[in-house]
Amino acid sequence: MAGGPRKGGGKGSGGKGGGKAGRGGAGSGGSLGGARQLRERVRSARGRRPSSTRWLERQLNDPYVAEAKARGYRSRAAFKLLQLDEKVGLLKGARRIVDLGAAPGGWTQVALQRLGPQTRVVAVDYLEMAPMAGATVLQIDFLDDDAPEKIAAALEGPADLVLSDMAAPTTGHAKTDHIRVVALAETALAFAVEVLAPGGAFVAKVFQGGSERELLETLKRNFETVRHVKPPASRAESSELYVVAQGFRGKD
Ligand SMILES: C[S@@+](CC[C@H](N)C(=O)[O-])C[C@H]1O[C@@H](n2cnc3c(N)ncnc32)[C@H](O)[C@@H]1O
Repeated sequence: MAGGPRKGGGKGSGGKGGGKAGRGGAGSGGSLGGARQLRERVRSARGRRPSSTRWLERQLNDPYVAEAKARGYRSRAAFKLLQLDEKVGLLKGARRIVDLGAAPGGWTQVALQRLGPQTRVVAVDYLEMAPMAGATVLQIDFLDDDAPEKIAAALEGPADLVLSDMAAPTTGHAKTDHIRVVALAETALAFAVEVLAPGGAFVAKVFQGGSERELLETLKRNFETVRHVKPPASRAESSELYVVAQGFRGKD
């Protein structure tokens, strides 16, 4: 299966803490290889909050976490970009890419792996991100007034692709979280419209079931195609999905 680990194949190691997963196939997403099949139970420990126990259990049982580790990806999020690319063809031919909300770097890794060193990736995050050969890492808050200028300077030309996987820490209040993620996507779009080359593409994380009317209207005005995609690596229980806009019509 392309686009990420396949549930249901191979034997789990059964070891604690994510034993070594086998390598997947040579395809872009690959197969599960040795990711675990036996469900790990995590006992609650003194001092560990129930939410942390649930997180740990989910990590241990997540085939994408195991496969990301096996392939040397910095995050399971890498599979989301691989799957988005497989579904709609985002990366091919892109020479300049902006990766907003890039840390720890899974998407940047995928882009550089796919496209090679002739592609310039500007990776932006307010969190520290370990350096990566071929990427320009900017540790800045994208919402700072001078962020667009700094990113454009690092790009040294029009972008072919602006990616935003930015998400503020969730509050647990769905409506507030939705508003915040849409605000980030809107700011990313305003930036994309300034830096994209005609024909370029834009991807941003949003949450299902909220008011993104304005965002969608702006996207439809500026791009030939706009669609929502939920890659299989995006957790089913999460309302996360991605808005993908292709065929930038160019600045007015
Ligand atoms: C889901 S993670 C991104 C994972 C990444 N795509 C990967 O493949 O490893 C979301 C990131 O958005 C970043 N972020 C959120 N708001 C931001 C902002 N205003 N400026 C810069 N980064 C931001 C967070 O720090 C976080 O690292």
